[in-house]
Amino acid sequence: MTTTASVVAFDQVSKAYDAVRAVDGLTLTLRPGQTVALLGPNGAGKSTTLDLLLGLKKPDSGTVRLFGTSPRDAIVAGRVGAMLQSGGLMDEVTVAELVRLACDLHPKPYRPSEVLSRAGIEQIADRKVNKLSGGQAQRVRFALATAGDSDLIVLDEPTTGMDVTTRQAFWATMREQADQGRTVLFATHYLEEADAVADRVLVLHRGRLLADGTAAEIKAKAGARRISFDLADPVDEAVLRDLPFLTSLTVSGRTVRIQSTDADATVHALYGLGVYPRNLEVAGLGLEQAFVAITTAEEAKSK
Ligand SMILES: Nc1ncnc2c1ncn2[C@@H]1O[C@H](COP(=O)(O)OP(=O)(O)OP(=O)(O)O)[C@@H](O)[C@H]1O
Repeated sequence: MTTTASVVAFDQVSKAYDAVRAVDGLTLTLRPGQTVALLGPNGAGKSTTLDLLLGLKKPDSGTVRLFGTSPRDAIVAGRVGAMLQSGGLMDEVTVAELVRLACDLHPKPYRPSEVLSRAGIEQIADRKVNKLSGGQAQRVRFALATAGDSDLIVLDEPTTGMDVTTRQAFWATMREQADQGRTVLFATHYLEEADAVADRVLVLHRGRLLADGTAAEIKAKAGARRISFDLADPVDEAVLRDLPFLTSLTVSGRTVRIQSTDADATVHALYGLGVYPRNLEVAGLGLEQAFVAITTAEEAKSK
């Protein structure tokens, strides 16, 4: 490969639907072996980004390269496996027949029995595809995405409809795929999943990349910590609202929850006011709160 192993390269890619800029000047490189989560609120442009990546949509401007070639050439060469949200499954065939077909079509196929077992769908192999539950259909889509030895696996909200156990098994399999050097890119609304699984997190907002880093870096970027405590005596909420470095405050009964960009200074000021917190806890933001902080700050800026 000429481009030191760039798996995906977006260069200034834009795509609009009439007035809506779904993807807006996106520049991005993915490397082998990375597990990458694509996060963003509804309408952020995640599915459009994946469609552009897979060559299902053409950019209005900019270029998309997979393994140094066009998406189409990379797909024809069997380098990409994809599981899309909308991916319809043929109705009147069995799971086994569908998996066999996917293996037949893949330039570097695995054995169908292997694919069925990896996706955990051997027990439903003889069932008609239109008789599956939502979670079972998701597993079948996953089997189709891993029917052959692809270098890049693209998943659009893969675990929607899966129960907890299935979800864990699914991610264990995905980790194995990444450990073998494959790149896994997935769009998700489950932030705890991204936190647990991804070694790189991309936050998309209105078609632009707002944050790109490890989950820990994204949390640090949000730059806030959570403080919670109980009040021994009632305190006027306005007094708390004036605490320094506060980014949010909720008071329910005697319990106070604060987000602050400098927790030490906020707690210090609290004592300074003569408020003695009980059950004081200071913690970092979870990825979910960091995501909300980053995207709402951006919303506020664009107003
Ligand atoms: N075919 C289309 N025609 C017109 N507008 C579209 C089309 N597809 C997407 N859009 C718009 O482009 C924007 C990005 O949509 P996209 O589906 O890529 O977002 P998303 O991040 O995947 O959203 P979600 O989390 O809701 O799945 C949205 O404003 C959407 O309404």
